[in-house]
Amino acid sequence: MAAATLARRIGRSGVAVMKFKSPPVNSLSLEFLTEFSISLEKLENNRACRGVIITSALPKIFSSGLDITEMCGKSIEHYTEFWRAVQEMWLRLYGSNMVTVAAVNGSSPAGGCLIALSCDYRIMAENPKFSIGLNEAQLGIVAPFWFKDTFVNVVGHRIAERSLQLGSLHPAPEAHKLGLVDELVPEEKLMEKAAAVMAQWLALPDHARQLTKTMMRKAVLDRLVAHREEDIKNFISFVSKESIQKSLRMYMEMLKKKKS
Ligand SMILES: CCCCCC/C=C\CC(=O)SCCNC(=O)CCNC(=O)[C@H](O)C(C)(C)COP(=O)(O)OP(=O)(O)OC[C@H]1O[C@@H](n2cnc3c(N)ncnc32)[C@H](O)[C@@H]1OP(=O)(O)O
Repeated sequence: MAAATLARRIGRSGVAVMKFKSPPVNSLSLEFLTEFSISLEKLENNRACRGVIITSALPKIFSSGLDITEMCGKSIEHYTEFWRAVQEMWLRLYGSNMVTVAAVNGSSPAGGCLIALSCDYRIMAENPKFSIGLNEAQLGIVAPFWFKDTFVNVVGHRIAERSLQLGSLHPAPEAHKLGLVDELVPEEKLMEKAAAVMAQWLALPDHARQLTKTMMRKAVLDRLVAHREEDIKNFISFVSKESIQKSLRMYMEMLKKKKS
């Protein structure tokens, strides 16, 4: 497996850098999600690690979101395993005790945006060609309640409602204006800035910061934990509909046509 890779070992600073490297576009396949969750779990259990910076090793793309091929023409068992892996990844990342900083160095639609939103702080390269957002509605699908909750917790209800209904992908400057990302910096300064932000957050005592983070996020995390099986059933029932399968196939065809 070579999907989510821990590119740099944890130094004396206690900070790990995780670089997504699953060409061509870091789509979140079952394999990718599983590896990402395992990497997070290992870091979480490593007392030497207090923070993680998440970025991409690929040019122009942070993550293209859930791997659409995992949701097309597969068995119920596969959909169950896939959706559980999506949930697991989010529960680990959003519920992490570590300081998590997303260094968004490329476009980040849908599931890719969820990863960034689940971090404590988002810094994006100031390239207007890079966009970020929960664009599910554009694919004819609906972001689950916990994607929505995560989004609302970052940008507030009104901005989230409009952006979700329209399935908007916001160019970096607009994403910054909306509060979807916290800062824009020139791409070559991204990692330097992420390290500086990390140092600022790590200057606080871990226990106070962690308890505060838990206080802010617990209700949203508990909601998925309490409804996890129901959420899987909803996903299966939704993704199994012929109309949804048709929408996903058409979207994949559109992506391929765009190239030619
Ligand atoms: C059904 C119930 C729903 C439950 C809720 C689901 C919640 C979240 C859903 C998602 O996350 S769905 C994924 C949404 N993602 C997108 O809409 C992004 C789609 N991709 C793009 O816009 C572009 O690919 C890009 C990321 C901007 C990159 O553009 P670029 O021009 O650099 O590359 P492409 O030529 O478009 O793509 C290369 C290659 O990758 C394939 N691909 C792209 N994205 C995905 C993906 N998300 N899943 C699977 N495959 C993807 C694309 O088709 C190309 O394939 P080939 O033509 O080379 O075979």
